[in-house]
Amino acid sequence: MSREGFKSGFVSIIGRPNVGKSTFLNRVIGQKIAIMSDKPQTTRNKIQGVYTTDDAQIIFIDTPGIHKPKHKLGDFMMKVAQNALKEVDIILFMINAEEGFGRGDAFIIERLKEVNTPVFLVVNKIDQVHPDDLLPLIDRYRALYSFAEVVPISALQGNNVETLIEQIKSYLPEGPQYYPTDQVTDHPERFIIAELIREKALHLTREEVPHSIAVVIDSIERREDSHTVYVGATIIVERDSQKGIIIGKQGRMLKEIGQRARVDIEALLGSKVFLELWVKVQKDWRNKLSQLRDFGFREDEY
Ligand SMILES: Nc1nc2c(ncn2[C@@H]2O[C@H](COP(=O)(O)OP(=O)(O)OP(=O)(O)O)[C@@H](O)[C@H]2O)c(=O)[nH]1
Repeated sequence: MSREGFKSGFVSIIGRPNVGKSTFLNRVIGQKIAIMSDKPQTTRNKIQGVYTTDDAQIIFIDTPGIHKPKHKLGDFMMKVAQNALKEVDIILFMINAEEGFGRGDAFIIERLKEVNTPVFLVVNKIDQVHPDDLLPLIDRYRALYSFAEVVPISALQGNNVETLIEQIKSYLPEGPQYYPTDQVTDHPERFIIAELIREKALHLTREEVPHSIAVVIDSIERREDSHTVYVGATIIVERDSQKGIIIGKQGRMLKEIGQRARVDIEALLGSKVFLELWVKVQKDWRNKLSQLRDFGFREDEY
Protein backbone atom coordinates (compact mmCIF):
# COMPACT_ATOMS: atom_id res chain seq x y z
CA MET A 1 0.00 0.00 0.00
CA SER A 2 1.42 3.40 -0.93
CA ARG A 3 -0.05 6.74 0.16
CA GLU A 4 0.88 10.31 -0.67
CA GLY A 5 3.14 11.78 2.02
CA PHE A 6 3.33 8.50 3.94
CA LYS A 7 6.76 7.82 5.44
CA SER A 8 8.32 4.51 6.25
CA GLY A 9 11.65 2.94 7.00
CA PHE A 10 13.85 0.69 9.06
CA VAL A 11 15.42 1.61 12.36
CA SER A 12 18.07 -0.41 14.10
CA ILE A 13 18.53 -0.23 17.85
CA ILE A 14 22.03 -0.93 19.05
CA GLY A 15 23.76 -0.58 22.38
CA ARG A 16 25.58 -2.43 25.08
CA PRO A 17 23.74 -5.20 26.92
CA ASN A 18 21.16 -4.01 29.43
CA VAL A 19 20.90 -0.38 28.23
CA GLY A 20 17.15 -0.84 27.73
CA LYS A 21 16.65 -1.72 24.07
CA SER A 22 13.90 -4.25 24.75
CA THR A 23 12.18 -1.96 27.23
CA PHE A 24 12.10 0.81 24.63
CA LEU A 25 10.78 -1.47 21.93
CA ASN A 26 8.11 -2.87 24.20
CA ARG A 27 7.01 0.61 25.21
CA VAL A 28 6.70 1.78 21.62
CA ILE A 29 5.08 -1.31 20.23
CA GLY A 30 3.04 -1.85 23.34
CA GLN A 31 3.26 -5.59 23.30
CA LYS A 32 5.58 -7.97 24.99
CA ILE A 33 7.68 -9.19 22.12
CA ALA A 34 11.25 -8.81 23.27
CA ILE A 35 12.70 -10.84 26.08
CA MET A 36 13.40 -8.80 29.19
CA SER A 37 15.89 -9.69 31.81
CA ASP A 38 18.12 -8.05 34.37
CA LYS A 39 20.90 -10.18 33.01
CA PRO A 40 22.86 -8.87 30.06
CA GLN A 41 22.89 -10.33 26.56
CA THR A 42 19.54 -11.99 26.44
CA THR A 43 18.42 -10.50 23.17
CA ARG A 44 20.10 -12.85 20.77
CA ASN A 45 17.79 -12.80 17.81
CA LYS A 46 16.78 -10.00 15.58
CA ILE A 47 13.35 -8.84 16.68
CA GLN A 48 11.29 -6.62 14.48
CA GLY A 49 8.61 -4.44 15.92
CA VAL A 50 6.35 -2.53 13.58
CA TYR A 51 4.92 0.80 14.71
CA THR A 52 2.23 2.24 12.47
CA THR A 53 0.39 5.56 12.62
CA ASP A 54 -1.75 7.45 10.08
CA ASP A 55 1.28 9.02 8.48
CA ALA A 56 4.19 6.69 9.05
CA GLN A 57 5.43 3.19 9.64
CA ILE A 58 8.62 2.50 11.56
CA ILE A 59 10.07 -0.98 11.41
CA PHE A 60 12.39 -1.53 14.36
CA ILE A 61 15.22 -3.96 14.23
CA ASP A 62 16.41 -4.83 17.68
CA THR A 63 19.96 -5.67 16.68
CA PRO A 64 21.75 -7.76 19.25
CA GLY A 65 24.38 -5.90 21.25
CA ILE A 66 27.64 -5.54 19.46
CA HIS A 67 30.34 -7.08 21.58
CA LYS A 68 33.88 -8.05 21.11
CA PRO A 69 33.69 -11.58 19.80
CA LYS A 70 34.40 -14.08 22.52
CA HIS A 71 33.15 -17.31 21.01
CA LYS A 72 31.49 -18.10 17.72
CA LEU A 73 28.09 -16.84 18.66
CA GLY A 74 29.72 -13.49 19.20
CA ASP A 75 31.41 -13.56 15.79
CA PHE A 76 28.26 -14.59 14.05
CA MET A 77 26.04 -11.99 15.64
CA MET A 78 28.65 -9.31 15.08
CA LYS A 79 28.47 -9.95 11.37
CA VAL A 80 24.71 -9.95 11.40
CA ALA A 81 24.64 -6.67 13.30
CA GLN A 82 27.17 -5.02 11.04
CA ASN A 83 25.19 -5.95 7.92
CA ALA A 84 21.96 -4.77 9.46
CA LEU A 85 23.46 -1.34 10.17
CA LYS A 86 24.18 -0.69 6.52
CA GLU A 87 20.66 -1.43 5.40
CA VAL A 88 18.60 0.67 7.78
CA ASP A 89 17.46 4.31 7.51
CA ILE A 90 18.36 5.30 11.06
CA ILE A 91 20.46 3.78 13.80
CA LEU A 92 19.50 4.40 17.41
CA PHE A 93 22.63 4.06 19.50
CA MET A 94 21.27 3.63 23.00
CA ILE A 95 23.39 4.30 26.03
CA ASN A 96 22.75 4.03 29.74
CA ALA A 97 22.93 7.44 31.43
CA GLU A 98 23.45 5.74 34.76
CA GLU A 99 26.53 3.78 33.69
CA GLY A 100 28.25 6.38 31.58
CA PHE A 101 30.87 5.83 28.93
CA GLY A 102 32.44 2.40 28.69
CA ARG A 103 34.73 0.39 26.49
CA GLY A 104 31.76 -1.35 24.91
CA ASP A 105 30.55 2.04 23.67
CA ALA A 106 33.95 2.89 22.20
CA PHE A 107 33.83 -0.39 20.33
CA ILE A 108 30.36 0.33 18.94
CA ILE A 109 31.36 3.84 17.87
CA GLU A 110 34.19 2.34 15.82
CA ARG A 111 31.62 0.15 14.05
CA LEU A 112 29.39 3.20 13.45
CA LYS A 113 32.21 4.97 11.67
CA GLU A 114 32.09 2.22 9.05
CA VAL A 115 28.52 3.01 7.95
CA ASN A 116 26.86 6.10 6.47
CA THR A 117 23.47 5.74 8.14
CA PRO A 118 22.36 8.68 10.38
CA VAL A 119 22.86 7.82 14.04
CA PHE A 120 20.80 9.15 16.96
CA LEU A 121 22.39 9.07 20.37
CA VAL A 122 19.58 7.89 22.65
CA VAL A 123 20.47 8.50 26.28
CA ASN A 124 18.27 6.11 28.25
CA LYS A 125 17.50 5.79 31.97
CA ILE A 126 17.52 9.55 32.55
CA ASP A 127 15.22 8.88 35.50
CA GLN A 128 18.32 7.57 37.28
CA VAL A 129 20.59 10.61 36.94
CA HIS A 130 20.63 14.28 37.88
CA PRO A 131 19.94 16.54 34.87
CA ASP A 132 23.23 18.38 35.49
CA ASP A 133 25.14 15.20 34.79
CA LEU A 134 23.57 14.68 31.38
CA LEU A 135 25.36 17.35 29.39
CA PRO A 136 28.92 16.30 30.27
CA LEU A 137 27.97 12.72 29.44
CA ILE A 138 26.55 13.71 26.05
CA ASP A 139 29.65 15.81 25.31
CA ARG A 140 31.83 12.81 26.00
CA TYR A 141 30.05 10.86 23.24
CA ARG A 142 29.81 13.82 20.89
CA ALA A 143 33.56 14.22 20.99
CA LEU A 144 33.85 10.79 19.38
CA TYR A 145 31.12 10.84 16.77
CA SER A 146 28.94 13.32 14.97
CA PHE A 147 25.41 12.24 15.91
CA ALA A 148 22.47 13.33 13.77
CA GLU A 149 20.35 13.84 16.92
CA VAL A 150 20.76 13.44 20.65
CA VAL A 151 17.63 12.39 22.56
CA PRO A 152 17.53 11.72 26.32
CA ILE A 153 14.71 9.34 27.31
CA SER A 154 13.43 7.04 29.98
CA ALA A 155 12.20 3.94 28.23
CA LEU A 156 10.87 2.65 31.53
CA GLN A 157 8.84 5.73 32.46
CA GLY A 158 8.15 6.89 28.93
CA ASN A 159 9.73 10.36 29.20
CA ASN A 160 10.52 11.85 25.81
CA VAL A 161 9.77 8.64 23.95
CA GLU A 162 7.16 10.39 21.80
CA THR A 163 9.65 13.11 20.91
CA LEU A 164 12.07 10.44 19.79
CA ILE A 165 9.38 8.85 17.61
CA GLU A 166 8.63 12.23 16.01
CA GLN A 167 12.31 12.78 15.31
CA ILE A 168 12.63 9.35 13.76
CA LYS A 169 9.65 10.11 11.52
CA SER A 170 11.24 13.35 10.35
CA TYR A 171 14.25 11.40 9.06
CA LEU A 172 12.30 8.69 7.27
CA PRO A 173 11.89 8.78 3.51
CA GLU A 174 8.48 8.68 1.86
CA GLY A 175 7.58 5.07 1.34
CA PRO A 176 4.91 2.41 1.38
CA GLN A 177 3.21 0.83 4.35
CA TYR A 178 5.11 -2.44 4.32
CA TYR A 179 3.05 -4.23 6.94
CA PRO A 180 -0.66 -4.22 7.79
CA THR A 181 -1.63 -1.81 10.58
CA ASP A 182 -2.30 -4.55 13.10
CA GLN A 183 0.99 -6.34 12.60
CA VAL A 184 3.51 -5.70 15.33
CA THR A 185 6.14 -8.24 14.43
CA ASP A 186 7.12 -10.20 11.33
CA HIS A 187 8.43 -13.07 13.34
CA PRO A 188 6.40 -16.19 13.22
CA GLU A 189 4.56 -16.98 16.42
CA ARG A 190 7.04 -19.80 16.79
CA PHE A 191 9.84 -17.35 17.52
CA ILE A 192 7.87 -15.34 20.08
CA ILE A 193 6.74 -18.51 21.84
CA ALA A 194 10.34 -19.73 22.05
CA GLU A 195 11.39 -16.38 23.52
CA LEU A 196 8.60 -16.50 26.11
CA ILE A 197 9.66 -19.95 27.28
CA ARG A 198 13.31 -18.91 27.37
CA GLU A 199 12.43 -15.84 29.37
CA LYS A 200 10.60 -17.89 32.01
CA ALA A 201 13.44 -20.41 32.23
CA LEU A 202 16.05 -17.68 32.66
CA HIS A 203 13.93 -15.76 35.11
CA LEU A 204 13.02 -18.68 37.36
CA THR A 205 16.48 -20.20 37.51
CA ARG A 206 18.20 -16.82 37.89
CA GLU A 207 21.74 -17.34 39.18
CA GLU A 208 22.00 -21.02 38.47
CA VAL A 209 21.67 -21.20 34.73
CA PRO A 210 23.66 -18.89 32.50
CA HIS A 211 22.55 -17.66 29.13
CA SER A 212 23.36 -20.89 27.40
CA ILE A 213 19.73 -21.83 26.98
CA ALA A 214 18.03 -22.16 23.64
CA VAL A 215 14.42 -23.09 23.00
CA VAL A 216 13.28 -24.94 19.93
CA ILE A 217 9.60 -25.19 19.10
CA ASP A 218 8.92 -28.71 17.89
CA SER A 219 5.27 -28.30 17.01
CA ILE A 220 2.35 -25.90 17.10
CA GLU A 221 -0.94 -27.55 16.26
CA ARG A 222 -4.52 -26.47 16.50
CA ARG A 223 -6.44 -29.70 16.41
CA GLU A 224 -9.73 -29.75 14.60
CA ASP A 225 -12.88 -29.37 16.69
CA SER A 226 -10.76 -28.06 19.52
CA HIS A 227 -10.16 -24.61 20.90
CA THR A 228 -6.83 -25.68 22.29
CA VAL A 229 -3.46 -25.12 20.63
CA TYR A 230 -0.89 -27.83 21.34
CA VAL A 231 2.68 -26.57 21.60
CA GLY A 232 5.67 -28.84 21.98
CA ALA A 233 9.04 -27.29 22.80
CA THR A 234 12.52 -28.37 23.81
CA ILE A 235 14.74 -26.37 26.14
CA ILE A 236 18.36 -26.94 25.18
CA VAL A 237 21.12 -26.55 27.73
CA GLU A 238 24.87 -27.09 27.61
CA ARG A 239 25.45 -29.27 30.64
CA ASP A 240 23.80 -32.13 32.52
CA SER A 241 23.84 -30.04 35.69
CA GLN A 242 21.79 -27.35 33.94
CA LYS A 243 19.31 -29.95 32.79
CA GLY A 244 18.84 -30.95 36.42
CA ILE A 245 18.22 -27.36 37.45
CA ILE A 246 15.71 -26.75 34.67
CA ILE A 247 13.79 -29.89 35.52
CA GLY A 248 14.00 -29.29 39.26
CA LYS A 249 13.02 -31.58 42.12
CA GLN A 250 10.36 -33.97 40.89
CA GLY A 251 10.00 -31.84 37.79
CA ARG A 252 8.74 -28.85 39.74
CA MET A 253 10.87 -26.22 38.03
CA LEU A 254 9.95 -27.38 34.54
CA LYS A 255 6.30 -27.39 35.55
CA GLU A 256 6.57 -23.82 36.82
CA ILE A 257 8.34 -22.66 33.65
CA GLY A 258 5.63 -24.34 31.60
CA GLN A 259 2.77 -22.86 33.60
CA ARG A 260 4.09 -19.31 33.38
CA ALA A 261 4.96 -19.58 29.70
CA ARG A 262 1.54 -21.04 28.95
CA VAL A 263 -0.24 -18.02 30.41
CA ASP A 264 1.71 -15.68 28.09
CA ILE A 265 1.31 -17.93 25.05
CA GLU A 266 -2.43 -18.07 25.64
CA ALA A 267 -2.51 -14.27 25.70
CA LEU A 268 -0.46 -14.16 22.50
CA LEU A 269 -2.56 -16.66 20.58
CA GLY A 270 -5.90 -15.80 22.10
CA SER A 271 -6.75 -19.41 22.79
CA LYS A 272 -6.23 -22.13 25.33
CA VAL A 273 -2.81 -23.71 25.12
CA PHE A 274 -1.51 -27.12 26.03
CA LEU A 275 2.25 -26.81 26.43
CA GLU A 276 4.59 -29.78 26.57
CA LEU A 277 8.23 -29.08 27.45
CA TRP A 278 11.30 -31.26 27.05
CA VAL A 279 14.86 -30.63 28.16
CA LYS A 280 17.88 -31.74 26.16
CA VAL A 281 21.63 -31.39 26.70
CA GLN A 282 23.62 -30.38 23.68
CA LYS A 283 27.17 -29.64 24.72
CA ASP A 284 28.77 -26.44 23.55
CA TRP A 285 25.90 -25.52 21.24
CA ARG A 286 26.97 -21.91 21.09
CA ASN A 287 30.21 -22.78 19.38
CA LYS A 288 28.63 -24.82 16.65
CA LEU A 289 27.42 -22.70 13.80
CA SER A 290 25.51 -25.48 12.09
CA GLN A 291 23.48 -25.96 15.21
CA LEU A 292 22.90 -22.24 15.54
CA ARG A 293 21.25 -22.45 12.16
CA ASP A 294 19.06 -25.28 13.43
CA PHE A 295 17.99 -23.01 16.26
CA GLY A 296 16.84 -20.40 13.82
CA PHE A 297 19.91 -18.17 13.49
CA ARG A 298 20.04 -17.78 9.73
CA GLU A 299 22.62 -15.44 8.34
CA ASP A 300 21.01 -15.17 4.92
CA GLU A 301 17.87 -13.68 6.43
CA TYR A 302 19.67 -10.48 7.24
N1 LIG B 1 15.50 3.05 35.63
C1 LIG B 1 15.38 2.65 34.38
N2 LIG B 1 15.56 1.35 34.07
C2 LIG B 1 15.42 0.96 32.79
C3 LIG B 1 15.08 1.89 31.75
N3 LIG B 1 15.02 1.20 30.59
C4 LIG B 1 15.31 -0.09 30.89
N4 LIG B 1 15.55 -0.25 32.21
C5 LIG B 1 15.89 -1.50 32.92
O1 LIG B 1 17.14 -1.97 32.48
C6 LIG B 1 17.16 -3.41 32.45
C7 LIG B 1 17.58 -3.89 31.08
O2 LIG B 1 16.61 -3.52 30.13
P1 LIG B 1 16.42 -4.30 28.74
O3 LIG B 1 15.37 -3.59 27.99
O4 LIG B 1 16.26 -5.77 29.00
O5 LIG B 1 17.85 -4.06 28.09
P2 LIG B 1 18.39 -4.52 26.66
O6 LIG B 1 19.25 -3.44 26.16
O7 LIG B 1 17.29 -4.99 25.78
O8 LIG B 1 19.30 -5.73 27.10
P3 LIG B 1 19.87 -6.95 26.23
O9 LIG B 1 18.69 -7.83 25.96
O10 LIG B 1 20.83 -7.56 27.19
O11 LIG B 1 20.52 -6.41 25.01
C8 LIG B 1 15.77 -3.85 32.85
O12 LIG B 1 15.80 -4.19 34.20
C9 LIG B 1 14.92 -2.61 32.61
O13 LIG B 1 13.79 -2.54 33.45
C10 LIG B 1 14.87 3.27 32.12
O14 LIG B 1 14.57 4.15 31.31
N5 LIG B 1 15.03 3.57 33.43
